[in-house]
Amino acid sequence: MPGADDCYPSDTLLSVDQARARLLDAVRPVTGVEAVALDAADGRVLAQDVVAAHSLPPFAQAAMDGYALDHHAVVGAVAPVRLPLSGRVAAGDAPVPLAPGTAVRIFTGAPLPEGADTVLMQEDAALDGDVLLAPADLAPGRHCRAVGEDIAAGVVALAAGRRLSPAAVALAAALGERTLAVRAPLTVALLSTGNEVRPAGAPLPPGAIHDANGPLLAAMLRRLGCRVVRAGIVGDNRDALRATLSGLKADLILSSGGVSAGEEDHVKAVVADLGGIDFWRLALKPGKPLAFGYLRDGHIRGAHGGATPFLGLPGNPFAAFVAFLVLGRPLVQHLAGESVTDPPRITVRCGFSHARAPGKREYLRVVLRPQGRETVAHQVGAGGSAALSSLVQADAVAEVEDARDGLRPGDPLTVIPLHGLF
Ligand SMILES: Nc1nc2c(c(=O)[nH]1)N[C@H]1C(S)=C(S)[C@@H](COP(=O)(O)OP(=O)(O)OC[C@H]3O[C@@H](n4cnc5c(N)ncnc54)[C@H](O)[C@@H]3O)O[C@H]1N2
Ligand code: MOO
Repeated sequence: MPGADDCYPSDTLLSVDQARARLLDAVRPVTGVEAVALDAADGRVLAQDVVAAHSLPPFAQAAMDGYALDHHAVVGAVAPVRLPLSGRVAAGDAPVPLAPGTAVRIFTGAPLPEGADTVLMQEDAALDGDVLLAPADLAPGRHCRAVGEDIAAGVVALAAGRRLSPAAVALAAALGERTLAVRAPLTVALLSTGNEVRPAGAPLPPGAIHDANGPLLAAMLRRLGCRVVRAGIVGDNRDALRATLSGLKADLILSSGGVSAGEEDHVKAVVADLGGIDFWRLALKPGKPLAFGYLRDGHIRGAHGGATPFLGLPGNPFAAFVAFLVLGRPLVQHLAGESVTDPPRITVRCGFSHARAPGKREYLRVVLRPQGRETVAHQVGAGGSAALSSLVQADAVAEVEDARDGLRPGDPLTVIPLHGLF
């Protein structure tokens, strides 16, 4: 990262896609690897591939309670075939091979005896004493699970870089893993800037506001598995900013506020001084005044040639949210050793008008409502990027592509659902 351009011509706005590519190119995973028990693995990032030590299922088994038989015994028959019952196999048993011309009672999960390949579900079975009357039209393999039909031995069942879900933990367990190699959490130092910003609960003198961005960003970082170090609130003062920034030890430093062009916006200048600015300002609305750079010295945790990445988000809470969504999230994922994933997007109908000029990627807060067979997005609340209540209300953010002009009701609209994301 050191050595990158310290600045970008002020009249050139990077697109979100360019900025994202540049930022991912500038950093590499920094976190170490540790082993955790399966019960502690949910939500962690897998550091090594999990290769299936055996197949799943490991043996051919019945998928229903019923009777196991060899379908060859009924192939071509025109009437039910009489198959005497020669045994009983429950889950956990080790069966003997099937005697030719017979069937066995079997239960779900029990191994199929050698020679049996089909299960007749008990609801469909007719018995004459100890003799099964097997229908002539039995499909071979019916109600059986084949060896390896879920996972074949030797394949990569879970790839390094994926964030483990309850289902992924279950798959690792089924494959016999006891512990998993996962990435250590990313440590992110977080600060809010602004003379007007006060911590939660503090009295508000005239002109002051409570810090909303600190809790917002801390919560989003924690959802990405980060360890958050709160570096507090720093006033619009270069010396104070310099003192705070140069005392931080983290894998990433994230700030909000103070990155636009005013005389009270010092973040960019101090970061340029302590390291460098790679890019500043994006073709993004809201979120244009965003700075990405690095800090040198004193922050070395094996990161980028002695530099710690720095992301300065805008002060308006919705702008900070959007900037974190489009750049902070992939940056955190990449640094933490996680494969960078795009949040799921869906296409819905636009239910509102929105005037705009092409050139910037824009995000709007929307609620999603069913209408007939379609889902329609309606814009919520005040559109201003300082407003928080409309972000709370929103089910999704609409993503308006850079080149698009205004939106009209009925237009197709791409949205990113927020549920489960942030
Ligand atoms: N002349 C210009 N003025 C502004 C520009 C511009 O390009 N030229 N950009 C505007 C845009 S867009 C945004 S966004 C803001 C962002 O500026 P900063 O990142 O420097 O943020 P601040 O000025 O410090 O604060 C903006 C706004 O957000 C409030 N804020 C700040 N921190 C917090 C916090 N932790 N919790 C809640 N709210 C916070 C702050 O009080 C301001 O109201 O600049 C525009 N101006
Ligand atoms: O883009 Mo600012 O980021 O409008 O709020």
